[in-house]
Formats: sequence, structure tokens, C-alpha cells
Amino acid sequence: MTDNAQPTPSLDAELKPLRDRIDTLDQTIIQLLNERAGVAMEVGEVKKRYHAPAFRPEREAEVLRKIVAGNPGPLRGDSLHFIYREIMSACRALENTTRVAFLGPVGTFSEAAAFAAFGKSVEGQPCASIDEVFRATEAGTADFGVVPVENSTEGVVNRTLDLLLHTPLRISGEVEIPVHHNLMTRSGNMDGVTRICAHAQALAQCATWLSTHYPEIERTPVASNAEAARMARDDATVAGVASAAAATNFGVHIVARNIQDDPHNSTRFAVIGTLDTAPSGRDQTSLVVSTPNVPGAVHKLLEPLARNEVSMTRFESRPNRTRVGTGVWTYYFYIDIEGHQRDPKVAAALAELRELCAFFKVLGSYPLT
Ligand SMILES: C=C(O[C@@H]1C=C(C(=O)O)C=C[C@H]1O)C(=O)O
Repeated sequence: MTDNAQPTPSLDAELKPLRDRIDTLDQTIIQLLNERAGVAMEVGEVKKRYHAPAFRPEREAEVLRKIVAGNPGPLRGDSLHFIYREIMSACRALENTTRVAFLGPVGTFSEAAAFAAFGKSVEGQPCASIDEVFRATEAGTADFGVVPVENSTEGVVNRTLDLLLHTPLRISGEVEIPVHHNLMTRSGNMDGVTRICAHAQALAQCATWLSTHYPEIERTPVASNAEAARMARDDATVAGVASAAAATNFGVHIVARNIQDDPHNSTRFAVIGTLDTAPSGRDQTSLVVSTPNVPGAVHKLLEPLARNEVSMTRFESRPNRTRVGTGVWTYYFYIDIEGHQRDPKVAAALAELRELCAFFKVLGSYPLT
């Protein structure tokens, strides 16, 4: 032990009054938090009388924006955002239990996304597939589902887009989380490792790094990154690629951090449920349409948006697998626009668009994060 680590009488003496102040402040914070929780419970009672849902994403977005905008510091805005996400989650849990389905097992990025959207005071329901997340939410065994929509490196998640097409559920929110991959083994080094395992998407996102550092080691795709971490725990010849949370969960050691080829690698998730989210003041609307396969059809789609001054933020096409009608390839277009479907300009643009489309479905309006 160094001399520095020895508490000196003068250090303790100087810290004592500061720590006393922190203790007193903590008592005040606890009192205020419980007062806030009491009001949230009253809100819950009123909602019950009106048979209104407990979770109100537009209100939570508004609270978070106000907190960050009115923050005098020195706490960072993103720190306060994180703290308040959990405060609201704890307050909401006093109204009722929110059951959230996600692509499991625990320790996946989908679980992290579910917590980022709802906070940790929820009942998480890990599901074996994206299909099962939709099924659980449609059947009502989960109140909401969280499904991956798009990865910044790998592109859209086709299965989610296909399932969104026909589900009666709506998108009631979205959340984007950074996706950092780590290489992990039981020993904390690569001695005796003959296989690197991960979900195929993760192997693809780390392809250059893995080829540079371990060109000779075979790569094996497995069901999930969490499964890869579990395999690394049980088998000393396996290295897993997974999140830091998965390493902690399974008690394995990280050999190298942040091995994804794109340092800004992130994945966007949709929150799906039966809730029609109300306007929050800064919203986005997602829709999917298809047009008859004639020249200029896509151009015509964009006119109602331009005419009503609605900005398009995303335009994604998917082949129509059912090829209804002539047998010619047709396409579904997944479109995100700025604004809420209840905004007059957006409503006008959507009404005009509906007239042009063979298939037209609003997936949902929800707050921008
Ligand atoms: C308290 C409410 O219920 C929930 C909890 C919130 C909060 O703690 O601020 C906000 C929105 C709801 O999801 C409310 O609707 O105001």
C-alpha cells in the first residue's frame, strides 16, 4: 500500500463536513423523489378512472427535453437524461407493471434497447426470435415489444420490416443505442482459442478487426452474442464477441474492447404495442406504402409530401414477396416523415398519399429522441 492510500487525519477532517452535506442533500432528494412518486400514483388513479394507459411516451419525452434544456450543470445533460429515465420508470412501476418483450437472451443489445426505452423498473420478457416478440405483444402477454429495425453498418433488419407490414400493432416509440462489440474468453487471453463465435451480424460488423488480429482463427456464427458469451464461459477453446454486459452476466473476461469496424456503430429499435402515442411537439411518423408498377410512380409518391411541406427523413424499399397481380416485381416503400399524423400538414399529406397507393399503412407516430 502506498502512502497516498493511507487516510490522513487532515484528509478525513476536511472530507467530513462535505460528506455531511451530501448526506443531508440525499435525505432531501429522497423526500422529493417520494413526493414525485406520490403524484405519479395520483396520476395513475386518474388514468385508471379514464381507462387510459399508464405509459405515455410523449409525456416522458417532454419531461426529458425539459430536464435537459433547463439543466444549469455541472451535471451533463446525458447523465440527467439517464437518471430521469430511471426515475420515471420507477414512478411508472407504481402505476402498474409494464411487461416488455425483446429478442433474448438477457445481455443482448435488444435488452439494452428495452431498458433504454423504458428504464429498468419493468418486467423484461426475453423471446427466442423477432417473430415471438411480435406474437407476445399481439397476444397481450407483453404490453410492448422492442425490435431491431436498422443497424448503421449492416442496414435494415428484414424480418422486422416484413412483420411490421401486417401486424395490427403500432410503433409507439423508437430508441437508438450504440453497439460496441468486445472479444471475450474464460481466461482473459487468447491462449488455446480455436473458434471465435458471435451472431452473424456481429461477426460481419467486426470482420476487418478480426481478419487483422486473428486471421487464422475460424469464425462460427451462433444464435446470439449472449449465447457466444455463454459458450466462452463453458469452453476454453471458444472466444465470444458480445456486449460488455454479456461479459459481466456470464463471468468471462474481455480480451479486447470496441472491436467493431465502425466506431459509431449503432442500432435503431422500434417500440411496438397497441398504444397510439399522442403528439409530443417533436415527432416522427413511419408508414409503409406500395404503388402500382408504372413509370413515375415513386416520383408521384413524393409530391403530396412536398406540397404540404412535410420532410422525409427515410426512404427504404423492399421487394413485395407476394407479387400480387401480374407476377411483376413490386416494392413496398418504408417511409419516415417529420411530424405527427395529427399535425394538420402531415394529415393532409397522408390523405393525398393514401389515394395514390395500392397499399397504405401508417405504422405509427412517436417522439423523436
Ligand atoms: C406520471 C405519469 O405516468 C408515467 C410516468 C411519467 C413520469 O414519471 O413523469 C410520465 C409519463 C408516464 O409514462 C404521467 O403520465 O404524467
